[in-house]
Amino acid sequence: MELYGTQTVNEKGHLVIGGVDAVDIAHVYGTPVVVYDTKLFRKRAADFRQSFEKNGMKAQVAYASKAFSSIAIYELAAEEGLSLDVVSGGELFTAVKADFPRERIHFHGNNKSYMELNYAFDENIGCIVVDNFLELSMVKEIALTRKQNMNILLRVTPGIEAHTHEFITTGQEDSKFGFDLKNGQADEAFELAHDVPYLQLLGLHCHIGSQIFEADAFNHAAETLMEKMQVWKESHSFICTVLNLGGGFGIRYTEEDEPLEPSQYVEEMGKVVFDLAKRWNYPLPEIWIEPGRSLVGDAGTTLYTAGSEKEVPGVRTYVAVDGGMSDNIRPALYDAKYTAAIANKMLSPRDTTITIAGKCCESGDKLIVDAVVASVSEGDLVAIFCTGAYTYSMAGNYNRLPRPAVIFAEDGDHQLVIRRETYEDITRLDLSLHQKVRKESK
Ligand SMILES: Cc1ncc(COP(=O)(O)O)c(C=O)c1O
Ligand SMILES: N[C@@H](CCCC[NH3+])C(=O)O
Repeated sequence: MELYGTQTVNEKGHLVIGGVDAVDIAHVYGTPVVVYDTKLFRKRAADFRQSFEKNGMKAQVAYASKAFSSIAIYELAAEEGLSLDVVSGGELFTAVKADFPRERIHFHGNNKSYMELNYAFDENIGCIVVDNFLELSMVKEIALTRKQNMNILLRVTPGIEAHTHEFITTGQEDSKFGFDLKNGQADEAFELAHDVPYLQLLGLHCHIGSQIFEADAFNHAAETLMEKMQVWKESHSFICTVLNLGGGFGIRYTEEDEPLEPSQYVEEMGKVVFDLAKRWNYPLPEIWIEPGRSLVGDAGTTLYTAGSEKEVPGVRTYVAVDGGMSDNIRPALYDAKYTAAIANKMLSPRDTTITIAGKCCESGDKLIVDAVVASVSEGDLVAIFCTGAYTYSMAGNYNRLPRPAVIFAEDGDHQLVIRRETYEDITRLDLSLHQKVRKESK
């Protein structure tokens, strides 16, 4: 079976992450707990950055923090020289709490509110990625009223169908995101945006989807956007200085997944941009990318404790763990596949097939169907790998289950970065009918 990043197995037959025994982690923090191998995060960040540097290309690698947003991961991203993609006032607030360098924050979202946009101006962030006409008019008004400069990119949908799960493609024409590149919307947005006092239109953005394996899809996107940039150069002598090609670089959840190295995606798309710029005598734009999953996905492992077991004779054996769809909605939502191991029995033969179920009141709450693992008993530690992206950040309180704790492990040290939710936390917004509450003024 595949281990990820710094993971090893020690002489006790325990899984070790970041130099820390998973069994010790469970003793100290309880379960479920999400453990990040921060060295793997650092390595991925460096791989992305260096792939550009080595080819002499100016770039920004922005961590798409919807994959996992917390103060500590933002601090780590800043340390590793990354920029930051936020998609809401809440993520921006988290970035401010982490004191993330404002000039490296990029603000996304298909329905940013007036309040959120003002917040971005208050913090004087690096760039707003404008998604639609309403937002463009709001950004203009705010910039003019405040007499404050703001960099913007226009997000476009290039009409590219990436081969991934239907729910996580975003670059196709039938999408809620961005200005359509082919039906004139992008041109109209350009006319409205390229010559506005206080607004600096840096260039274009697209994001074609997530968990993509083929470099061709990114190359095609780069080419399509460069063509549009060339059209505006000819028609308006306008030069885009930034080309943002989004995220979406796939990772290996199971052996069926065959991603490329981050550097391969980046080098190929960089070459497309470089060659076209040369052919058209176009000043080489800075390339920005926004990896999320490929920075944190396989760096995260969730540890659960095995509980009840139910055999359905001739069909399957269910083993329930102390979390489930409340901390990882992806199997239920996307039919996402994961692999698992019994973290305290890593040297035992993997001779048992079980379905790992959660504890939520929902038949579909299965984390892995037919996982092949070592023989498992109540109290064993179940590790599910590659849970670093879109799990904690999509977690909820269904059945009022508390969200897990999150820790970072590196070089034998471990640190709590999000404490486990308590029942008090879960009820903190509830009001009793017997409480005297002042009515909100109209
Ligand atoms: C605009 C944008 N950028 C970046 C990402 C990050 O994608 P991924 O986590 O697949 O790299 C997303 C999510 O798919 C996105 O919507
Ligand atoms: N949340 C999705 C991907 C969507 C990414 C955001 N645009 C996932 O878990 O795979």
